[in-house]
Amino acid sequence: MSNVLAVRNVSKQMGGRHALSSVSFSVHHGSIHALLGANGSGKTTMLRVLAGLYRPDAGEIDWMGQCVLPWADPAWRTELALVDPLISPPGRLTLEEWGALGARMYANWDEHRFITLITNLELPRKERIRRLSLGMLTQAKLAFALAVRPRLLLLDEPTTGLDPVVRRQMWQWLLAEIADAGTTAVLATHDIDDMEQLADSATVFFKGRAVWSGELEEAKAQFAKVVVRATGIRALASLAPAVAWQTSGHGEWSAMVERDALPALTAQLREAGVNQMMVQERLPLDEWFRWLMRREGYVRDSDKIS
Ligand SMILES: Nc1ncnc2c1ncn2[C@@H]1O[C@H](COP(=O)(O)OP(=O)(O)OP(=O)(O)O)[C@@H](O)[C@H]1O
Repeated sequence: MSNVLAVRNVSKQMGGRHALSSVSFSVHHGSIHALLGANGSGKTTMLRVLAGLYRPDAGEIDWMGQCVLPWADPAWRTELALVDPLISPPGRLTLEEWGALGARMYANWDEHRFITLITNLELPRKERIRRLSLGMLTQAKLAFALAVRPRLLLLDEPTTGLDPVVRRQMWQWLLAEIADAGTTAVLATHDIDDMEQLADSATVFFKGRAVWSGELEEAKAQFAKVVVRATGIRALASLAPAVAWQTSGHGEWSAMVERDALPALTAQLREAGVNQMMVQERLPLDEWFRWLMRREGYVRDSDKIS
């Protein structure tokens, strides 16, 4: 698969802080790329830079091998759609009027599609946008984004506030769009389950840095987990090449280790007299993400990590 989008060393200060610090990642054509990370780690800023709303302080963005300057290129902006929870159309407009605006702004605007989607969602076409519920507004924004027929779809927590039925329907529409039109999507999300089902690849942000980027299949194999029943594990923890130890509180300890360091860890455990251990070589993505954050030093007291 070829890369269609390449972000190279993009930095952006927001309010005197490094919201993005030399971020690089690339996205395959027609794939869904997830942006993951703790609150305030830079995901929204990255999407807004890609959408041309923010001008980065440094770095480059390539689209199909050509360097683009999204903040300075109105033509680029008509090729993409951004769904951002904090950016909404004027509340005085009706959905129909907003659609008419879309037709003027976007070269590939698909009016039939917009009307079909909002009809299927049972959204009131003649109601002013300010009278829609939060979930209805989110649905309308997604319908609008799909009617743009974008080449690049940028989604910031796009299903927040949607009921489970509509949420599933939205994902089906988005997947169909991506499959039919070859659209590429970049999706910021905290929902690892959604991401596991939808995304092909991901970039993980921490304090404005991209601390991991790659295919999700690689992510699952990045760490291994070793579970042991043992005492004196605190002494072991300082010797073994584990990223961290964690206890369930019932005498069972688990260590997360980078896949390459697994043989060294199991050897050390055997030397220390621990002969019974369970090794899990592929981790579910939620565990992978938690361990990755732990490696970066993002821990909360409730994690109960030694
Ligand atoms: N308009 C702004 N003015 C000042 N600082 C900002 C502004 N927008 C974002 N920031 C800062 O930039 C950093 C990155 O914020 P951003 O919204 O990109 O994070 P995020 O990963 O999307 O977070 P969340 O998961 O909570 O939505 C944070 O430290 C935030 O406080």
